[in-house]
Amino acid sequence: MTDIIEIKKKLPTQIAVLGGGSWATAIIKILSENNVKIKWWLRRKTDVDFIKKYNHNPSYLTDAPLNPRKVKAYHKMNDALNGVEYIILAVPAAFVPDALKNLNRRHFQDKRVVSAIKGMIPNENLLVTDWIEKEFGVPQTNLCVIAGPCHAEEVALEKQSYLTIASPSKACAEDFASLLNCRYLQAHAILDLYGVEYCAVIKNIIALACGITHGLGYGDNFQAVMVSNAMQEIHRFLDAVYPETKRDLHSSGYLGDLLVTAYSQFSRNRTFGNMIGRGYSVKSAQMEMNMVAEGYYAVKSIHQINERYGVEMPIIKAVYNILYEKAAPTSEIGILKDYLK
Ligand SMILES: NC(=O)C1=CN([C@@H]2O[C@H](COP(=O)(O)OP(=O)(O)OC[C@H]3O[C@@H](n4cnc5c(N)ncnc54)[C@H](O)[C@@H]3O)[C@@H](O)[C@H]2O)C=CC1
Ligand SMILES: O=C(CO)COP(=O)(O)O
Repeated sequence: MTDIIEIKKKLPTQIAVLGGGSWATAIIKILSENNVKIKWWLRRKTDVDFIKKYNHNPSYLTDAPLNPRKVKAYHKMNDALNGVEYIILAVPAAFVPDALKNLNRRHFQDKRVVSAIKGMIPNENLLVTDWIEKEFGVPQTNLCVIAGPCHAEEVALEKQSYLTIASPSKACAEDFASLLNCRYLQAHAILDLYGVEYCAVIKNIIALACGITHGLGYGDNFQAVMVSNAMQEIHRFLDAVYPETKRDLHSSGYLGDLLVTAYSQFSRNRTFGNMIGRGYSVKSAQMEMNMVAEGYYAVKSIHQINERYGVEMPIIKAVYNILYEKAAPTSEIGILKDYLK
């Protein structure tokens, strides 16, 4: 079993949250209700002005009220980063390099960086924490990720939820997890940063596959077999790329994360896949959604990384072929149908 760290402390602190989507909004709701002061950076000035006036996000989780004494919105990232102890990244991975292009090492010095992102930096094919370490020199001991099965929409409704905070530093994971625990949410800390992060990236691709098969008319029986096979696929990939003997893939930070995305009505990736299965082009599916399906970008990165490792990943291959090689969903899933057991 991966070491689970007991959470004891609760620290008053000031945190910057970068990103204006659903997950940023949900995280801000939790932290601000726990008395943490939030400096919130959003890309659009109109959104910043709206939040200052009406104290809720105009575009995502619009019903979640935000306490203006705890949450201040900023349009200039520099201002949002001033004097904070933690920086939480909640911009979809594909847009991270552009969003952070004006920052330098000084902005990250002596700060802990928490990635709430479940995606990979395209082209460089790096996990977000790897990229932050490379670009800004943040030591691994100051890095952690928020993982686990948790949709922003259910946090907004205060439905009982769980999160996994992963960092190679016990103190970093434990301190940040302690800031999240509340009436409707439990966070626990583990040490397997890269394992959790890779799993979170790959499960989005699997959810896309679930959506595609649903859109094609396959039923729950097929999906259950595909998700079981997907877990084996994730296992093989992690063993090849980042082996760790203590990892427990059955725990909620891994299997739970896959299940919620594969089955939930709220899943962006499943919704996107469903449109592809029903015959939408990638462009039209993206235009239809006001949200970002990370799996679309991630499948290219994972496919390219796996060219080095040669792990057997038929589900990833099928999704890659459909989204990037213009392969017909019916024939790709047909090939998969004969493989699965
Ligand atoms: N929504 C959720 O329940 C959860 C989301 N996450 C992760 O959180 C990260 C952020 O996703 P969500 O908050 O769900 O986003 P979302 O799908 O709710 O909203 C899309 C976000 O992308 C931003 N965006 C769109 N086009 C952009 C561009 N060209 N440049 C910069 N930003 C752009 C929008 O401003 C908005 O913040 C993702 O990595 C996602 O996987 C992780 C766990 C749960
Ligand atoms: O990672 C997530 C929930 O854990 C969000 O991604 P989806 O919206 O595709 O499920």
